[in-house]
Amino acid sequence: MVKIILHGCNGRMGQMLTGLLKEDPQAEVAAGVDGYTGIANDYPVFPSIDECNVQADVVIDFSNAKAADGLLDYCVRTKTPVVLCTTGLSEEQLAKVEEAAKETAVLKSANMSLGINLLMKLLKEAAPTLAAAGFDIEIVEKHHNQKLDAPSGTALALADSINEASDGAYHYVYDRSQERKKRDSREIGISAVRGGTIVGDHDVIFAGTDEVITFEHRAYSRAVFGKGAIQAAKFLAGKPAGRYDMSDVI
Ligand SMILES: NC(=O)C1=CN([C@@H]2O[C@H](COP(=O)(O)OP(=O)(O)OC[C@H]3O[C@@H](n4cnc5c(N)ncnc54)[C@H](OP(=O)(O)O)[C@@H]3O)[C@@H](O)[C@H]2O)C=CC1
Ligand SMILES: O=C(O)C1=N[C@H](C(=O)O)C[C@H](O)C1
Repeated sequence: MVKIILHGCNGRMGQMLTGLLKEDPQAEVAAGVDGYTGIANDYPVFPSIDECNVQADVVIDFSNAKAADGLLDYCVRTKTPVVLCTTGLSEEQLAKVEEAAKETAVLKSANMSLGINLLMKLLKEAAPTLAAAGFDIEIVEKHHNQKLDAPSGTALALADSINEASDGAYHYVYDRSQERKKRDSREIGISAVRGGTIVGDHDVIFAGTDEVITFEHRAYSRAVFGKGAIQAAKFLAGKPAGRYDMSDVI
């Protein structure tokens, strides 16, 4: 039985995982951590990771970027593997993730769904051919009105996949409101829409002369992220220190 600490257990994703893990015969929640205590869970909940005195095989984190430093310190100190799903980390925090991975197993992924992780592979194959044929690349993401970070971590990861396959040729443009010039061919435009309860939509648009190819991904339920995170946690439990991602799992 894989024992899991849910970091951010009372949020939207934390509660999705709580439900999924109740039905899972191979994994269980050993403890939760969340500042919000208004939910009665059937596991102990601590207000911060430093106050958590329960040992586990792995932490799954869907919380807040502000919580990342404390969580990484805890995982390094206790040598607990961690599945990091929170988005919006700063450059300094991303560097800290790399440092932490020297001491414990860290799997970081902006999107735990099978569809987005497969799309990243497809983009690596398609983008160089389409770019050579002069197609412009734009990414549009849409999320619910409670989301804190923009653009989404997934939109950035999709852009990074294209860029990696193109020897880093692209730069990212998030706002054209001040521009008085045409787009250049080496930019990836990234636009964010926020509204209602949209779970997570991502469109990668390749716009060429007289033809457009759009890769679309629609998440209709947070279950797709939750299932991926549990699969990742089972994979990561007991793994040596190092940096892992969803391509190691799927
Ligand atoms: N990788 C992926 O596949 C996915 C990633 N995400 C990312 O996961 C994160 C959480 O998303 P979501 O569940 O929708 O957000 P929510 O705001 O619904 O939940 C986050 C929870 O974390 C709690 N929290 C805040 N600070 C801490 C802390 N220091 N320690 C422990 N818990 C804390 C919040 O409590 P309080 O309300 O009191 O602040 C809240 O209950 C976001 O960054 C989101 O982008 C989301 C979906 C999929
Ligand atoms: O905040 C969310 O909800 C989501 N965040 C992730 C992101 O920023 O990419 C993944 C998913 O799209 C949902």
